[in-house]
Amino acid sequence: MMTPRALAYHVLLHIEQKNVHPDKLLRALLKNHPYLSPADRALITELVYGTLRWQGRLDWHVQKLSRVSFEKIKPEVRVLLRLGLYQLFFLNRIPDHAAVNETVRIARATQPRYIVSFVNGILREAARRGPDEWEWPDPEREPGKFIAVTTSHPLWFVEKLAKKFPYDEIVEICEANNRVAPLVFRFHPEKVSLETLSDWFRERSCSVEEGRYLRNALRVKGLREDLSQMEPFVKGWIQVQDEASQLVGYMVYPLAGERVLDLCCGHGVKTTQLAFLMEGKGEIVAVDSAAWKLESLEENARRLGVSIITPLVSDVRSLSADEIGLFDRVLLDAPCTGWGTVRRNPDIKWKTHPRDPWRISRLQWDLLSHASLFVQPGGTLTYATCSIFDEENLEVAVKFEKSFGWSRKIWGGNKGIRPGDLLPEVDEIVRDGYIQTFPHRHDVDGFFVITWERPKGKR
Ligand SMILES: C[S@@+](CC[C@H](N)C(=O)[O-])C[C@H]1O[C@@H](n2cnc3c(N)ncnc32)[C@H](O)[C@@H]1O
Repeated sequence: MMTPRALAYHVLLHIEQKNVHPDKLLRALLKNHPYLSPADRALITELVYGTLRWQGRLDWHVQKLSRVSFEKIKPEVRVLLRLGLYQLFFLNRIPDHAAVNETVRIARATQPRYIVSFVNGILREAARRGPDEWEWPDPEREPGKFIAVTTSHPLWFVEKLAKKFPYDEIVEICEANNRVAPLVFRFHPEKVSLETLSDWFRERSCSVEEGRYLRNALRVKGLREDLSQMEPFVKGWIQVQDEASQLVGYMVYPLAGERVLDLCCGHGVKTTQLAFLMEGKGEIVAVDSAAWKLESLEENARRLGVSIITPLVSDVRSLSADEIGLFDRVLLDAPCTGWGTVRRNPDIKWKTHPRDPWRISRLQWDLLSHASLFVQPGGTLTYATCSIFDEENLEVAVKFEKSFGWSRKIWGGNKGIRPGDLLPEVDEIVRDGYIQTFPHRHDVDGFFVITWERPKGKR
């Protein structure tokens, strides 16, 4: 039977070698090892996410300790060193000798002897050194590198931010990216009250906070059990959805009885939210190119008791209005770099190429201009990303406005009135007719959302 540390090692190695999503991998692993205790499950999750979060800084330590150049250290060994160093530097409850010995034990089981002694040597030296014995980049001479290394971010990201934000705010952005985000739920007040739900989580030793911007959001910390087996989830009272993501639904703000097109619907987190806003009346066509995601959308819809969704597997660009008709509301929740969700997906830091925001903006533009074909005259089109980069957000939006001339509408254009489910604080994140959130300013994921109305009688 593998130890939690050995299991974490295998997950991290898989992520290092292949482009796989940590959450998906962890879920599969925990499902395949039902004997693991809740404490072991929590430790594996912490080791995987913590090591990914601090990877850049841990690699800096390796570079300072290794006589072999970092590029020449093979992936298996890099992962072992990161795992050991993460426990040494970030997990106070694990004694140094345990962090070193347990990592060396994995090395012994998987690597030749000379590697075992290399790993052993580096970890022992790291454990021996005091905090003042490390040499960091000089903050005066190389401020970007200093932030990148100490906050564990790629240098290109810090340099990109420097074109737009002052030094102190760059530090805040990077520090916020390293904080563990709360688990946020959308709950359905017709099924469960805020009080009942809060008590339910408190009874399981979780800390609970109300939404910052939404009445129907609950922020939970400290949940150690598998959510998918729990009563509020199984009974369809809740859906995991960050508050910023929920705001997308309110920017679409469909009414009961309308025809809605959800493009790039994925697992249907927003699709089912739209169905609730429509009080279960009307029609939603939900499109994604990944068939397996639509299967999970259907499962989700069943769990939540939603029956107005028609899933459609297709590339958005090959759909035609002759085939699916026109809609009152069209949402394009575009594929993006995901840099607004780094708190939850720290692997994004290391798998994004500096040119990716620009590359993906070309796809976003193609999808957005195609999405416009499905909007009824007088209907609305909403464009959303979970990125914080202008290339993917305002630049795509402004290009659309220059080409199409449609005007911006807040909250789906329903007379511009703030929907009742939104708290007044939400006004602070509405700017120039669109919404942009940042983890360091709003403590929600970073999202960009904009809605336009198609003029009546004109394309
Ligand atoms: C940001 S995610 C969507 C998240 C989803 N709306 C939700 O709320 O859970 C983007 C989605 O776009 C899909 N996608 C990417 N390119 C596509 C294309 N050309 N046509 C259709 N779907 C696409 C991906 O499979 C992915 O599910």
